[in-house]
Amino acid sequence: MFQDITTLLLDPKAFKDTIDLFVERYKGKNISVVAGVEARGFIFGPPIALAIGAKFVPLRKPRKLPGQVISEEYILEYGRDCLEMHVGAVEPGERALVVDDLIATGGTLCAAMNLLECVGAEVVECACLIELPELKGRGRLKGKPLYVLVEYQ
Ligand SMILES: O=P(O)(O)OC[C@H]1O[C@H](OP(=O)(O)OP(=O)(O)O)[C@H](O)[C@@H]1O
Ligand SMILES: Nc1ncnc2[nH]cnc12
Repeated sequence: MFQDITTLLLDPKAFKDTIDLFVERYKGKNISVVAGVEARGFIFGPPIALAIGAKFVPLRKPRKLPGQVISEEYILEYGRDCLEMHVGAVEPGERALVVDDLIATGGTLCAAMNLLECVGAEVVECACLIELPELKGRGRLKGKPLYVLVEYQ
């Protein structure tokens, strides 16, 4: 069952309420980086970053970023993929929030956290709209907290 967030985007009030829930949780927490996972983390990450006064750092699929990158491979339900982050986008010691639309097996968020930790950032939390708890992805997040709005059973 594909969990599709595009219908939420058609409803401006629901979309704004969704962003506001994250903003309420993260404002004032001294977060300087919101890292969004391609592709759907690019929809929710930037408005959260703007509202809490953080920079937005895109974590992209391979060969999309023009500058020097670090890369992290991960396993999907079917196959492998890789995320990349620009070198220099995040400084050691920065406090980071990772944003995506959904956690399934947790492989994607784990790779995102590895990129941030590789450059010395502190991952404060991961935030998603939807969790598929049956896939136990939460357990792959290296003990870091995960905040979700909806658990899909
Ligand atoms: O927890 P996981 O098992 O790693 O799966 C979650 C990831 O899967 C989806 O992206 P997808 O890989 O389909 O990429 P896309 O958004 O670019 O289509 C979703 O947006 C998450 O990023
Ligand atoms: N069931 C699902 N729905 C949407 N995106 C996904 N990514 C991994 N599993 C997914």
